[in-house]
Amino acid sequence: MDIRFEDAEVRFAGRTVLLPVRLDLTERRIGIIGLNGSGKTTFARLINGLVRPSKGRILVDGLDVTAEPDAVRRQVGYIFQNPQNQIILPIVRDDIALGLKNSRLPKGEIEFRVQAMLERLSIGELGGRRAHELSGGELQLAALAAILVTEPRLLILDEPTNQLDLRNRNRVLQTITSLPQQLIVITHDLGLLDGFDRVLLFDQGRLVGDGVPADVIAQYEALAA
Ligand SMILES: Nc1ncnc2c1ncn2[C@@H]1O[C@H](COP(=O)(O)OP(=O)(O)OP(=O)(O)O)[C@@H](O)[C@H]1O
Repeated sequence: MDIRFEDAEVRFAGRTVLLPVRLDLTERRIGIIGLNGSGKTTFARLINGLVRPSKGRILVDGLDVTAEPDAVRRQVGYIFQNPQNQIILPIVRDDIALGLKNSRLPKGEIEFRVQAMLERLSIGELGGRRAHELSGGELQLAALAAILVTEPRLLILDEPTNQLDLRNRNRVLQTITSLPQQLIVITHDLGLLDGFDRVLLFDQGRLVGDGVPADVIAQYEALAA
């Protein structure tokens, strides 16, 4: 997809948290890095209308996100930093199936796809569990399953490994590496960005770096020192 930022700027309560950004994102693997509070999540949330620009606009394949948020969200999956906010139904399997309810697929096919997704993430045993009883990492994997099952064309992952142990972190890494769709990944886990096409670096609400991972990570390390 072609994600175009046309001088998009965000202010919260009179404070500018994202200075005007003008850029085009078309690569398959895009990373976003920067210190805490630098504006990464705000920038990513503009892409599916979770945050509205105070000035400028964002176009996703030509659709203005502010004017047509539903059309954009049908194609863009977003996994939150805190997936507690993302799970709606009490039982994990039902919550994952929810995303397919409007797909008009037969019930059996929905159940099959949900189970296949759970197994793909090696969390088959979580299907029957109560979401509010899951650990932070289990919840993160369930939220990933709930979005992946809808097969979005673009997937935005906000710190997808921040609560995962090493085994699950590596599973998520393998899963996202094998996904055919376009990905935007916000992360402090810089190893996730190996092989990415493009990395953006934010600092105090400003886009200060944009290039291949090695260069932008080096810039980030210098900035953080
Ligand atoms: N809804 C809001 N109202 C007011 N201020 C906000 C809001 N959302 C974010 N901010 C502020 O905007 C700035 C950027 O926040 P953002 O969440 O985009 O940072 P981030 O780079 O994703 O940080 P982290 O790495 O800690 O997740 C922060 O100073 C934050 O406090």
